[in-house]
Amino acid sequence: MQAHTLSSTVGTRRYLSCHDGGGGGAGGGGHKDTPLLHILRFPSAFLGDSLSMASIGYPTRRRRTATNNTNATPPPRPSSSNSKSLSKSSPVAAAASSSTSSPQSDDDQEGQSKGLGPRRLWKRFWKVAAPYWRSEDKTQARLQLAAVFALTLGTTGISVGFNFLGRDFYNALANKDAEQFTKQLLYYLGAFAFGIPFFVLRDYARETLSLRWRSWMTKYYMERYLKDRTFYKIQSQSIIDNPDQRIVDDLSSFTGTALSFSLTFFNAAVDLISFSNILYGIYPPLFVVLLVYSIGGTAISVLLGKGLASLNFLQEKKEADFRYGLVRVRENAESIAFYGGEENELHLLLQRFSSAFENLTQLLISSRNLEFFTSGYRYLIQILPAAVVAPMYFSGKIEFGVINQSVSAFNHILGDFSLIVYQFQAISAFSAVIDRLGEFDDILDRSTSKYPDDSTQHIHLICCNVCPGFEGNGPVTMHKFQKLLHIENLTLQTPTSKTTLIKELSLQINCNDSLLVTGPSGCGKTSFLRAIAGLWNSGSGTITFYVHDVEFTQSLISKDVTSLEVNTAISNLRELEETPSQIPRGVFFLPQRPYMNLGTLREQLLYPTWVEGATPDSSGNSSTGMPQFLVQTPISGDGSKRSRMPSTDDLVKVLEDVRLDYLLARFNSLDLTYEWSSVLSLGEQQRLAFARLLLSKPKLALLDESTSALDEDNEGSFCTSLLKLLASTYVSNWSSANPYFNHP
Ligand SMILES: Nc1ncnc2c1ncn2[C@@H]1O[C@H](COP(=O)(O)OP(=O)(O)OP(=O)(O)O)[C@@H](O)[C@H]1O
Repeated sequence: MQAHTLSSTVGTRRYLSCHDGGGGGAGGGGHKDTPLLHILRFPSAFLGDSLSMASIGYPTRRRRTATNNTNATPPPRPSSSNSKSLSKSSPVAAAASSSTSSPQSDDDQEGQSKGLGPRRLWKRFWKVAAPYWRSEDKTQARLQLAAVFALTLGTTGISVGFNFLGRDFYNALANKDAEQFTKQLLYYLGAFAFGIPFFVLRDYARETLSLRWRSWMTKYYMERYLKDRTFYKIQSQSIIDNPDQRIVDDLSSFTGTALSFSLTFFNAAVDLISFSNILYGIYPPLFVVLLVYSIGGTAISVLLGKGLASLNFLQEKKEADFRYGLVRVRENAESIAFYGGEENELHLLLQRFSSAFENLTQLLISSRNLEFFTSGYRYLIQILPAAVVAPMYFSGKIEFGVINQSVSAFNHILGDFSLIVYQFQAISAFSAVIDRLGEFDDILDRSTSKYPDDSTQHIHLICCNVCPGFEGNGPVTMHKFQKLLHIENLTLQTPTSKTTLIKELSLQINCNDSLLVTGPSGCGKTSFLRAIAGLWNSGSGTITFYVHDVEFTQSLISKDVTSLEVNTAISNLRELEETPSQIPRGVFFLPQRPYMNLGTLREQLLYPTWVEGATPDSSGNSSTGMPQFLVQTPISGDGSKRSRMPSTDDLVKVLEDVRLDYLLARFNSLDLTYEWSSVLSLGEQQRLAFARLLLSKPKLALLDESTSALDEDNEGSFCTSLLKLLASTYVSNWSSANPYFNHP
């Protein structure tokens, strides 16, 4: 396919009719070579007299459809078979297909969950648990853990003490020795007063450590989730289900359960050593009975409860799906109300709830069957030790108190040996949590790889920190030559179905250029911007930004310099960053759907260039006792280089510029929080988004039909103000039906 050049000049009206023909050609089959997507370059204003246009390719699938003389259809959503074939090449997709994702069937997930053997489970547990104990908080964490273990040891010692006190207490009771009884009673009460605080403090220390661990992990996971646009990849490719639930619920139960299990196992080991001595000393055959009983019990409970882990895994997912359904109703309340879609929503929600209900019913049945066994197992031990040692008591070999002591020791040791029986439900629920978090962790790790589809074919995105284009030694005016964006041989494909949207496009955008991309719905206009933003990289070619060092460029623009001077000045700054993980500085994207964050009007305006009130407290430890690691650090790492935050006056001025000053009167302040996407009209939200652009003063702005909800007056005024106010460069997408272009 040839590289297209920006050449043919057409008037607006002519351009539209040509374009209409192109749209028809896609479906009609008669205009195979009619471009579907057009790029228009125009010098200083959106409505210039002459426009230059170039085609940038044909969606391959559409062309094939046209040949078949059927209606063009958009590429289908990735089916499960698609994801399977992808898994061979894409680590992220491989992680997805080897595990769970929203579109995957529950059977797939069940199979995957059942296949997780103890070794893999342990590996996943270790991978998820270990980072905190090696983190910057490790000293504090290890000290607290040591304290928890020390307190646990203390409580075991106290339990052994209680065991002996109990023996003497019941001996005094059986011997009807009132004086000894009173003495033992006082000892007992004293031991309670001394011992109980150990138990309470152990639990408190464990909970505090668990909270600290959870806080660290929450930040660790959120940072990775929001880094390198992982959240976007996960969502747009449906890689796993409910990442939010994994961050909120799974992390909380992981840290809490991991700590309590470690302590339970530690406690069991210490208990076992302490009480085995006692029990063996009383009557060795009792010890053998205990061993047979506990090993047999464990084997039977593993057999009865083997399906619980996968049922728990599915339950977590189904509950999260149901909750997500409710959140969507809340978020889209107005659209649903307009459609009158309550019936459908209720049907969908009930479907999700029924699915959770059915799985929970299965879970309850499995638990009930297990419970039949564990209850019997638990009640039998109340009489078993007494039945074994009773003949010794009757023959006078042991005192009555020893029966009580052996029952207590037996209970302790059996509890230690029977951890799996007693904790089977908790262990299976915990293994589901480990599985879900491990899977999430793998995906977060893999998504940091620059080209997750592992192919040599990908679009190179380069951020260049210099202003190239100076030739010769004569005086030059910098801005005339400033190249901002250079696209070379860009071929773009959709990430999953690999449909080609653009073929071998080359173009260059200089300072003060403006570029308009038009085409029918679904032909790839937004995808073109996605490629420029680095969100999609399937295909080939190179996209280079030259706008990174805005301040440096500005300082040179202000004076006439020779290219030699410039080149000398910039030689030290020359720096290429391949595949930047963030939108390069000086570049501003306005997406098709305006996004209002959860904050005040001020925060809406400052978004995303500045973060209101996010200046880290240098000491780290705030008055609320928040640990140092919870203080926000910029993910992009360039927070310190942001330009001065606009003052309130600047914000008021920009609200006037976008004709939203009446919002101040309506809401009385810039600092009140509302659900902005509900209280502002779509056009108002688009104007607010425009205000962000004006405040941020980018060198290059990329707009994706971002004024589609505005009236013509506002739309025209904004386009002009963009050029006047900022003297910037724009790339914009418009659907061919945009009424703005119907005007002569
Ligand atoms: N995540 C995705 N995976 C696969 N294909 C996708 C994905 N997102 C969009 N597509 C497909 O890519 C094609 C181009 O989509 P794009 O959003 O770029 O269209 P557009 O020209 O901007 O349309 P519109 O004018 O309606 O906004 C469409 O056929 C769309 O269905």
